[in-house]
Amino acid sequence: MLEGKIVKGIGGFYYVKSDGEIYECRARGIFRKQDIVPMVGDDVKIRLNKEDETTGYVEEILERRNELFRPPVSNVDQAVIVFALRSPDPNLWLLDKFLILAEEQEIDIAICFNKIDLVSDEEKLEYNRIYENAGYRVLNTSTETGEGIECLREVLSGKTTVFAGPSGVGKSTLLNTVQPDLKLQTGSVSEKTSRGKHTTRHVELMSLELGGYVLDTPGFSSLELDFLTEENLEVYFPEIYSKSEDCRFRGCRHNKEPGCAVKSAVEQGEISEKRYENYLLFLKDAMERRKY
Ligand SMILES: Nc1nc2c(ncn2[C@@H]2O[C@H](COP(=O)(O)OP(=O)(O)OP(=O)(O)O)[C@@H](O)[C@H]2O)c(=O)[nH]1
Ligand SMILES: [Zn+2]
Repeated sequence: MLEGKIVKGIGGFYYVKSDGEIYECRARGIFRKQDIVPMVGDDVKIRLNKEDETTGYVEEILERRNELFRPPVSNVDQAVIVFALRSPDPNLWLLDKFLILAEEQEIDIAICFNKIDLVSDEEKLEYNRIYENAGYRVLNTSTETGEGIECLREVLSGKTTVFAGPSGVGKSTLLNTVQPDLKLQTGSVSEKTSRGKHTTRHVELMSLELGGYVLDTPGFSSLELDFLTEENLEVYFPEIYSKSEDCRFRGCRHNKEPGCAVKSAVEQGEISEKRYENYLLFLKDAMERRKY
């Protein structure tokens, strides 16, 4: 039997990559009986058909390290969350939402600020400071100047990565720069949709020459935040969570309570005001949801 990885699944067929070759496989009926559905990202053992050795059967699914639901993919190592520093301007509330969704999946996270060629160094450092202080690894890239591309390669190398971020921030351009033969379509949203790019979106892992895989998907953007509650919200903000042990009250929401260590950290400039403002917005949402 061959060992490989499911890189794509369409209509009951699983495309398994093994040693650089792709095999079109069906799943053994036994999986259905056990209520197991093979998924993209699964490491599997396959048996090839004698009459056609480009096809086969998935015989065994190796134990999954994790499972993401949206996008549906297993054995993910990390999320790289891409935001542009200009064009479009970064919406930090949306970035914090992506971070919450990635934190929820319990995978490593790196933030990639792209299009740094369009802003001053001061502005770039300002954004870096906010997110480095929050405990995140930050990369700065430009596909125009090539800055940071080597760092991005290192981050992606050997890992299975969900490459997420809003439309137009340069995800496809970055991946094409990392590996030109991917030939992903780039350009404005309207250009792409008129060429039908988004009409048949399925989950597919792209293999990198440097080793590793990248998931071609807009990421977690469609996911709702309905798992957030007043109580658990702080866990999704690493810098707020680590300060919260010093709050006077257990169960402090870091909102109007006296003796709140988070609020004093914001006043001292230890926690970014922007992050704290967004925390309060998500807190308000969670409280609203509770009412219904
Ligand atoms: N100035 C500058 N422009 C960039 C950079 N990276 C990408 N762009 C441009 O930004 C536009 C959008 O890039 P895409 O790679 O298509 O963006 P995307 O994130 O893949 O967008 P979707 O596929 O819609 O999610 C293109 O016109 C790119 O040429 C950069 O580093 N600097
Ligand atoms: Zn507090």
